Amino acid sequence: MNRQSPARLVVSIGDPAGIGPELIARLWTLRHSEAMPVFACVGSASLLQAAAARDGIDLPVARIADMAEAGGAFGDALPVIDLGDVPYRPGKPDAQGARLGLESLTRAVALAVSGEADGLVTAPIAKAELAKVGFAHPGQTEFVAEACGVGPDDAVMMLAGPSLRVVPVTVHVALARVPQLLTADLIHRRTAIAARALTRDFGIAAPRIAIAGLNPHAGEDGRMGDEDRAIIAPAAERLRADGFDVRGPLPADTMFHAAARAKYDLAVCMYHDQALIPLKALDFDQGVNVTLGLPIIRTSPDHGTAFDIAGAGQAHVGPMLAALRMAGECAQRRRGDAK
Ligand SMILES: NC(=O)C1=CN([C@@H]2O[C@H](COP(=O)(O)OP(=O)(O)OC[C@H]3O[C@@H](n4cnc5c(N)ncnc54)[C@H](O)[C@@H]3O)[C@@H](O)[C@H]2O)C=CC1
Ligand SMILES: NCC(=O)COP(=O)(O)O
Repeated sequence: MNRQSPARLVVSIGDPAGIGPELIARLWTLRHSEAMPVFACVGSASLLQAAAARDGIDLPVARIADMAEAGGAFGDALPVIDLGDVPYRPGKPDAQGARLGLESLTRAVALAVSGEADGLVTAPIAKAELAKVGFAHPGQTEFVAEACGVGPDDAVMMLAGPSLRVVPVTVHVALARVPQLLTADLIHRRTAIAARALTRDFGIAAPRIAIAGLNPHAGEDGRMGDEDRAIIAPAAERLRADGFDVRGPLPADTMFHAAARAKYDLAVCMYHDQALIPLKALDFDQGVNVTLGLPIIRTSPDHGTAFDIAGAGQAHVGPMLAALRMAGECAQRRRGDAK
């Protein structure tokens, strides 16, 4: 591969009844006005065209056999690795669409793992719809990790926007299970992986990390729960001993205002909503979900399938554009390192 050429990314179509197809079409129309890497979509060419037409876009597609053809086609048409015709039914998820989403994800991941693509951007899937067609993973993160030969604890979800970066230590689990799942080892492991990835993929030489407590006021010396001092504090201490710039456990309610955010590069949070609520409140229109700790680059928008607005021309392209750009930048940084 020519290391000077722009990054070449593969995009999975997501759930075709969601906003993924219209956003992918819209992204391609922005290729000249917005700085973006070359990308190809794995999905249904006819469905992408139907979604685009609904959005007022006359979308030319170039059916390609492999990623090597993407760069040559991209200027004039959206390069598509075509998985066949599937009807476009916005807002109406069904098994046929879920199977297309799963096949697209599987093929796109394989292209990234083989190195034919420099990075992977996944459009949103609906976990419940995929589960109905046999998808056994909690989310795309774990699926991609397994395809890369990386254990689920070592693939770290980070949500990143212009105002904030957050890592949830526990992710898609019931809130009631969080205290049982939180261990000092898990917090240490995920924080260390995230810190190294911030250096490797984001160019932050010595990331400043804030670790949130679990309980109100970070437990207030055990009066409001013991996990903060019994589990989180020892993890933070070990991280500091390993040389990481770590503070915490901090009371979560006061660590997301502007002055507090200025003091760290990453907030490590104990559960999904502790991390994702501030991120989406601040940066919903530009938020990116990126998987750290993988041999490949993988990003996704922060939002989901948005079945309620699919096909209505209301979906903001910002998060998909940010996900594409971030994947391109991380891929370029890795290629630079590999020289
Ligand atoms: N990257 C991924 O694959 C993700 C997938 N999901 C999945 O998506 C499904 C739906 O999840 P929800 O909680 O309803 O979240 P959602 O993000 O799909 O929708 C929440 C609200 O935000 C709006 N919205 C979302 N994206 C938007 C955009 N680009 N522009 C304008 N408005 C937008 C929707 O219309 C809805 O009102 C679930 O099955 C979930 O598992 C959720 C988050 C990320
Ligand atoms: N809340 C983030 C989300 O649902 C994305 O999960 P994944 O499918 O990227 O693992």
